[in-house]
Amino acid sequence: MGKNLYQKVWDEHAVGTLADGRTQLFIGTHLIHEVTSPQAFGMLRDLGLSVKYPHRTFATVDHIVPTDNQQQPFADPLADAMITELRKNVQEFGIKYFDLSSGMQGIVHIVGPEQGITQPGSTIVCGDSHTATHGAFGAIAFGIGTSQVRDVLATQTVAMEKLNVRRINVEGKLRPGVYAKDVALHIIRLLGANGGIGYAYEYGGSVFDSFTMEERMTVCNMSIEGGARCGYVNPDQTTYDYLEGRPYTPKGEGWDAAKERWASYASDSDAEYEDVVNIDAADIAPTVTWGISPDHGVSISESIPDPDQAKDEVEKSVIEEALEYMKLPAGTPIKGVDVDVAFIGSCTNGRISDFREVAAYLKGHKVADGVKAIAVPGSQITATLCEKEGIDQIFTDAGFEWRAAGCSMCLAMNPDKLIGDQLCASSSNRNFKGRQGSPIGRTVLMSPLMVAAAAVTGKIADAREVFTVSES
Ligand SMILES: CC(C)[C@H](C(=O)O)[C@@H](O)C(=O)O
Ligand code: SF4
Repeated sequence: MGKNLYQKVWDEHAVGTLADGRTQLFIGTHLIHEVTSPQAFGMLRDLGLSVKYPHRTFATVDHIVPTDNQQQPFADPLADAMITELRKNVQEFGIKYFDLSSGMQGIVHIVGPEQGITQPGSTIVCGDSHTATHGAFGAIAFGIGTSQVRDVLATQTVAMEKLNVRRINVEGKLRPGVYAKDVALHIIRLLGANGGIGYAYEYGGSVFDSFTMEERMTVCNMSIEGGARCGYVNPDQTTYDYLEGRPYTPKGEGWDAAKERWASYASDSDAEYEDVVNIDAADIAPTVTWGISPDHGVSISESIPDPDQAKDEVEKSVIEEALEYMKLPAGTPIKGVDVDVAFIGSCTNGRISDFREVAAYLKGHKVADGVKAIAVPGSQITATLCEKEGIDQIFTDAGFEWRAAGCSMCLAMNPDKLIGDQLCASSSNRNFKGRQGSPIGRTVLMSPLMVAAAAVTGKIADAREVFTVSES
């Protein structure tokens, strides 16, 4: 019987069994950011310990950076203290840091792949739940808590329980106007926000085979929204083509050897899975959320659920609570709901391909009166590429604010926040209550092109109708 990638990578990195039965897993790459690392470094110091393998740790700053005025000191003294603390820690422990002045700063899950730090067959952790993004490269990548960040800094290992693996096949061809984000939202709607608990998701099938790395990252990114601790795609030629020539990937003879080794991690054709789910690509529509959990999704042509049509009392109260918060009328079409803010960015959809795709359609359109639209590249490299290609100009001509790289309004740990009960069409990954900075702010998740359609019409709209979306 063959093994799947998760089993292979796990077996190779398991270095011990702890008294409580958990596995001590060796961590190939540790990514850190300013939010979850300061206390970990503090604990390390308190224990008189040092960083075991500083060259396996990489830092960037993303959550708290303002995306307009980045002059220090930042207006928010807490944010300023956090970036100062990160700088102090990386300096003291000799850790590579992509600072604001590096030209390579950005959201940690965008920086790792861009630099070629994210590689197949490795174990990657970060004190951040969206670490699953890196699984797109065929790595076991998962988020950890601050005390585990301390453990990894001190020992380069973490205590873990082995997950089951669910293979999710998406077969066929996506319809025009249907994007990786829709695939992610569709999977989560189908399996539930808790459906993946205890699982690693292995994504495959013809849709993933033909996806770019950036599309694979979008889906892997949202594994956690489906309850899965990690998600991955097996490495293939697309993976190697993306990684070739990046700063941290092997060069020359080392490159060929690396490719051969990476390929060996891909799941065997006779690998077994604890569960298999098959999805027909043709069933996936442009999807948007209507509620306060990422599995509250409907296709753009559907209506907001009606609690009176719920299948049981539990579902009824879930719908009632969500609609009360979202201030949306039950049973009416989601299309046409008024939008106040449009946000394109985040580690889900803040990559170069996202901005290129939107720019291709946005030209000649204008953001609707009364809508605040912001475009936030996920990294400085993304921003520079967009600026070279004139993409920033297309966005600003349309009436978007073009910002500097960071997490921005995805989580609003920076000045980019919703005000009051503003409703935001957002390309990010979470629509929890208060997620975007206002305790009563409302988030509707969708693909970047759908956000652009919402921006130009001032309503939740079908991008295929707003723009002429053709077969890609
Ligand atoms: C701040 C950080 C710990 C958090 C996470 O773990 O994901 C954030 O990135 C988020 O998206 O909610
Ligand atoms: S962009 Fe959003 S989801 Fe991604 S790391 Fe930042 S806050 Fe978390």
